Amino acid sequence: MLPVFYDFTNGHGILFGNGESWKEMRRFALANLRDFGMGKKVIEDKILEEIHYLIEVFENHKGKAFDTTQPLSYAVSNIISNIVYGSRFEYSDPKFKATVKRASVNLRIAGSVSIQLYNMFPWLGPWLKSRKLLLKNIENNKKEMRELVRGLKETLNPQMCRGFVDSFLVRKQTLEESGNKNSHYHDKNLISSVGNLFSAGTDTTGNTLRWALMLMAKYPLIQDRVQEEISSIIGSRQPLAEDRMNLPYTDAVIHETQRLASILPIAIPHTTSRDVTFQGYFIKKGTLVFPLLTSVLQDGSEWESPHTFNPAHFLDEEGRFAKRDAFMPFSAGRRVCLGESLARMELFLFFTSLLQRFHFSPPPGVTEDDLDLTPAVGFTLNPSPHQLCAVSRV
Ligand code: HEM
Repeated sequence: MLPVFYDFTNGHGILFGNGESWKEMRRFALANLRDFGMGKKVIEDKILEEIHYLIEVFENHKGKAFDTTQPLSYAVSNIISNIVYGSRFEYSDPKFKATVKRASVNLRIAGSVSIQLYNMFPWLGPWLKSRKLLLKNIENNKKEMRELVRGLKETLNPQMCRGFVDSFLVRKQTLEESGNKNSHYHDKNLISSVGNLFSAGTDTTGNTLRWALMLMAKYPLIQDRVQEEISSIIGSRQPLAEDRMNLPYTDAVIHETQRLASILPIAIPHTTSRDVTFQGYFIKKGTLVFPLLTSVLQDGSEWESPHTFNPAHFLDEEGRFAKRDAFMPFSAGRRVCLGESLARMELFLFFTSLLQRFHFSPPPGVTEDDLDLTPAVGFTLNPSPHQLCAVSRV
């Protein structure tokens, strides 16, 4: 299936690319993410390093209520930054802050009613202010990316690739030197792929973590159980990826957060690239297909209490972690999320480290019941604006 891409993406890169270009970019990005340690120790160390910066920000609030959105976005954006550029940014860096902000505003606009209408009636384009802002933000973020890529080009050492961009530039150079001037390794695909990795990997992971912390504040008994498990199995040392198998309750809570939050309810719309017959239904080439992930993640015939936060969905009778086939927040098939193993590692390490260190509660004067689980509408379903208190446990 081809992804449906809106005119503001230009159809390049991994996320919204298609055909041979997408295939090559996806293969290359996956190989690189693996080379740079996706799901392995290298990236685990980068995540652990980032957790220290994040904890410092949370501690600076000294238990007073604050919005977790920004620090979580900066932390997860820095993980992508390490993979893509080979370095992280300071949370106070004004260019970094502006880039993260523009990306998050764009995801909100991309899911807005006016852009949905525009996708159906493109002639509305010139009259839509939100589309203008979207395009302006994309252009400004591309400008930032081009500047960073230029810096990496100037200091490129083919023997020592720092990240995805270096590998891409080396491949481009090698192909050009061998006389291949028409490869998929051109600047447009580089910038689109870098942008795709940031937009696909930041808001998704950051907002899942926001949901998780909010759910802990809303359900303090569940939070207590997570913290008891972390205390008894890990104690005060840094949680590691290998601890997951010994923390079935914590793992179940993370899975249940993803199931209930269902942050990409319609995944990414695709169109069929040829006529297909699927489960007896004939689907014509070019038909728009929405893989409705929520219909599976909250299917009444699959889940005991589909609309309730119930970590027991992922536990067997002995309290061991139980996999469920209907758990597919990363979608499935050829276009399955490219960053799944990275995201799973990030969610586990950030969540356990934060829960080990802090107790999360609603701000004074706000009850647990007041914490509203109605999502804010956007390209991803995020928690509605809220604040939490992170009270140090050490
Ligand atoms: C909780 C975190 C995440 C969730 C729930 C999530 C979910 C998804 C979903 C549902 C899709 C669409 C699949 C489809 O088209 O059917 C997708 C695609 C994608 N994701 Fe993720 N994702 C997450 C994190 C990440 C991260 C950290 C990265 C960064 C490496 C990433 C990179 C991508 C890319 C590049 C695609 C497009 C793949 C393609 O079309 O070939 N995602 N993701």
